[in-house]
Amino acid sequence: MNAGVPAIEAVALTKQFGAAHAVSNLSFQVPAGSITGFVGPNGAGKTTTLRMLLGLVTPTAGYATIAGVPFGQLRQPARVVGAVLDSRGAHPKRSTIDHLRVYAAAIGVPDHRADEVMAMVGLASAARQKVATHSLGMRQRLALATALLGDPQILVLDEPANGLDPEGMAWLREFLHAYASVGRTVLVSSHLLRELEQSVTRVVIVNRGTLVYQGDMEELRARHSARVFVTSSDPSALALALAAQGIVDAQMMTDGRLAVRGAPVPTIGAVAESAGVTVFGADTENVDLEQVFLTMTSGQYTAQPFTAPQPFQQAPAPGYPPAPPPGYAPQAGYPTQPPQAPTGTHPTAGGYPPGTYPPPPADRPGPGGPR
Ligand SMILES: Nc1ncnc2c1ncn2[C@@H]1O[C@H](COP(=O)(O)OP(=O)(O)OP(=O)(O)O)[C@@H](O)[C@H]1O
Repeated sequence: MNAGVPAIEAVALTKQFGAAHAVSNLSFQVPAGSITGFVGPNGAGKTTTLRMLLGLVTPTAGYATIAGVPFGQLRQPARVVGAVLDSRGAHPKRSTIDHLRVYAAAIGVPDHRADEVMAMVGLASAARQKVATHSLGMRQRLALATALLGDPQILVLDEPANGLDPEGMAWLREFLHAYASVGRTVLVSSHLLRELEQSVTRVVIVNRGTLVYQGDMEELRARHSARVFVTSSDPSALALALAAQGIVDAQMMTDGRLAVRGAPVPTIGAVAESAGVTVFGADTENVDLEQVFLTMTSGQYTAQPFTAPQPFQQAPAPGYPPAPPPGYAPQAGYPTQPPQAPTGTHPTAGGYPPGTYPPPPADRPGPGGPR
């Protein structure tokens, strides 16, 4: 790959499925040699984007390059980029090794490469096992092995941790580090930042098909810098000295410590020293990156808190249900109002379109239903 050329680049990528905007004007870069996380909530457009990068979905607008050229122009794509988009693609009646040999032949690599990648992902002991009997974790490993057949420079992995147990996740982390340590590139998606936090050096965060953040993990942590709790000889003097340096977010805690945001420990130490304040201790708060991520991506699916259903007690809506005959005692639980549509900002917010109420459950007969 030419120096300076990003391993992967998306430029104003846009994809509409009918009226649905899956991806909107999304631009980001994956530098060569990085392990970049591609993170967003369910439905944020991650899979659609990865499929556009790999030429499997045609963008409505924009374009993407792999090693500097569109995927379709790669002369030996399997040697440049390996992808795991869906671990369910393997034929259930094939054995592990047969599956890999079929794919090895398809991309023109020798059979022994199938044995190599099988060992690399820890499936050698299951070589003769049929895919149908594989666990979800084994299928993920097999999909990864398939992607590695061409010994690619770039790996694109869509939610590879799905179905892996903690041991499998730790293994995957180590594998990705080893893979990238020789200058190769990984783009790996997840709907949980926490899942990737220890694996990736860089992150692209998307929400509703648009870019929310791209940059180094360290930068993300620094941006949402946690507080430093300072124990000192004179917290008030320290707060004043910090304010004089433009560090104004400092709060006195009930235990006498000063909680300072927006300055690292060495800076606080230097300010304290110049103000003649002795610092006895400084503890940095841990940044909860998952909380940062949730805040950045909030609103895609904002649900109302669950409340137990209430018995129907409201006055009947006009004409619903039809007035019972005189002397008729309504059954407990008989609905007196049309079902209430959900509120919130889920795509169905605003409720079911008129006339499309879901059918009432069998024990809640609606109008015209059994009595
Ligand atoms: N073939 C399609 N036809 C219509 N809509 C689609 C299609 N593929 C995706 N979408 C819609 O595009 C949006 C983005 O979907 P996508 O699968 O790319 O998101 P995602 O971030 O990968 O989500 P998840 O983590 O749940 O897989 C969703 O609203 C989805 O319903």
